[in-house]
Amino acid sequence: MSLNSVVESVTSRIIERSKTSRRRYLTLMERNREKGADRSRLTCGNLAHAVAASSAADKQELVFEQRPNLGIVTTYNDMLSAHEPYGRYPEQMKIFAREVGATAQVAGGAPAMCDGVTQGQEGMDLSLFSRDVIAQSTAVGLSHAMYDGVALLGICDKIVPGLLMGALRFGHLPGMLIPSGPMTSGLPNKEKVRVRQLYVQGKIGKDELMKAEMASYHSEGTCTFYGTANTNQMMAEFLGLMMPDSSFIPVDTSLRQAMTRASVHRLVEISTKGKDPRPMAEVVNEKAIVNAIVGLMATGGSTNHTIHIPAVARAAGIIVNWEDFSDLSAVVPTLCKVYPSGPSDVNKFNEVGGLPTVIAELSGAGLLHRDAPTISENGLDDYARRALMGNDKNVVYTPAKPSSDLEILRGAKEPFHPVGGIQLLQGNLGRGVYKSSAVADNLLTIEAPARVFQSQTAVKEAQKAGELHRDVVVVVIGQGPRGNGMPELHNLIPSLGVELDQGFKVALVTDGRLSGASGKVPAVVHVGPEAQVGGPLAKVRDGDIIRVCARTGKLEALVDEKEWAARTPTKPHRATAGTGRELFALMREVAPSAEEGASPMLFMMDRELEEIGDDVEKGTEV
Ligand SMILES: O=C(O)[C@H](O)[C@@H](O)[C@H](O)[C@H](O)COP(=O)(O)O
Repeated sequence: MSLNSVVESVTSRIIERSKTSRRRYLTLMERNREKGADRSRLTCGNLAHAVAASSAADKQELVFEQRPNLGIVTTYNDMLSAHEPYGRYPEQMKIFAREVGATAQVAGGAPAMCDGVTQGQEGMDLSLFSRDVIAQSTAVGLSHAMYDGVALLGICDKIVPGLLMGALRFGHLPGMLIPSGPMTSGLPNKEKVRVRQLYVQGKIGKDELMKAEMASYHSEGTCTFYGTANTNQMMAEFLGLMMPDSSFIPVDTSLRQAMTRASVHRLVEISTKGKDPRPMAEVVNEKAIVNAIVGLMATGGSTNHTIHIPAVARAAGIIVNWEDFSDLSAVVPTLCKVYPSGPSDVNKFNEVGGLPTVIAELSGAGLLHRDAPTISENGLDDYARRALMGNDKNVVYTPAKPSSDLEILRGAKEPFHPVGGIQLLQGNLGRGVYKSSAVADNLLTIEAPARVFQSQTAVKEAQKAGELHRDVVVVVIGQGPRGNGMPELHNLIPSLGVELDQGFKVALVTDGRLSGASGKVPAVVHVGPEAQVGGPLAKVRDGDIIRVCARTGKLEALVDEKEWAARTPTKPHRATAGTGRELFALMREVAPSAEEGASPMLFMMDRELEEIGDDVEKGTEV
């Protein structure tokens, strides 16, 4: 099957748009390779420091031999269930590396927030910017110039994008993400949400709610819904940066361990001193980025990836925008219904075919660049294979099979929807993204009077007071990157869900984010320009009729044009002090829009690189 013409033309325009920035990026990576972080350039003193704590055998290898040394960047902490298993990984990975004549060191650590823990709390305001902190921490670890390949240990929301953004600035090195797998299914996600709504309605007490929450979140491993963490895994496979079919092998199983071992062995092979070097800068190219967007649309992934993919791409000198997402969404069918888009979780999705089947279907329909480079030997086609445990306890692969359950996963010829799961909505209120895959057909158009809020707490109080017991478009402003750092507002979903279930037409419109776990409530998020910089959302007044229509792609205030033009934007109140939020003032000050990736770090980096221009030598050597 030849490549879909829209996929082809979107890719061409991304290549054209990114010409200068990508060239500069690749030149800089070439400079890194020739003059930058490399063990051969370290002095004896540098080296002695770096190996002082290594075992005697490793010392010999690291100082005198030409064997590959892997740098592990870990985001381990044992409060975050998905990352808890990483505590055991480095020691195991060192053993796996030695098996193939290599060494491994922990290059550094980076913080990992759990958005489940901070949801609805002040700490959530740090969440998006923690991605930049992670990227910078990754760079700090890798700056020690000891490494021939990079193993990135991270899973959850901001962590994978942050690790990639940091590692891509060391893109002369080969790199790989190594996941640790989902927890076993606990209380079904749909049931968890039902119990939460009962609590909001006062029908059950805190004890019963706590019981349900703990039955849902019950062990180590990644949360089982298809939220941001699991969309990260999908993205990493579609980018060709993870071992094929490594995303959803359950945590703490023998197959998971065999996969970690296979990942380390392959990373040694693709390392700069290995037999098949594959620098990250070459793997993450324009085609790989387009593949990741196609994967997002086909699976109905997290809206957070409309921010993360532009940011990761930008770290590799590639510029993508929401027009690209929208055009791809128009030709990529929705193949998956995984919670919050359907009742089943990622474990079930994996059982019925999982990502290998999705990739096989999309490739067969000409919707993926099969020639995009990957860390796996034979490119993207390798990702259309299922990983199994072989007799010798090594991972073996077999071709993906068609889905065994068409309620969860379908083929490209009989999709759930002919278009992708995320839509771009725009109009006189700006533009934002909308997760249509999770919304019932009869709610795709909502026209109702606005109620404007400046905080989640105010929305919840209004709901409690019965003020939202009607058709309403809840507009929450001041939640963008420059406002308060762009928190997720997922905590509003039980309250709004209660009103929706009573038959009211309810929608949410905000310049903030929603969790990848947010489902049935129609929501336009990341609306820009944000209210803090005078964007149109700041002009909405209580009672304005707002039209949110995913069928026509419209986001409008049905207000007389003259009256609209004459309105002064409201300046949102800023709650930015306390819980360390004041430390992030610098980031709020310069943060670019969500569509540009909302990374203050990359924004300032681009500004500086623009000044340096093509003369990388001059900019870094003088
Ligand atoms: O997927 C995401 O985008 C999240 O940030 C995710 O981490 C989620 O918000 C929490 O885990 C809460 O999950 P609940 O749906 O159980 O509240």
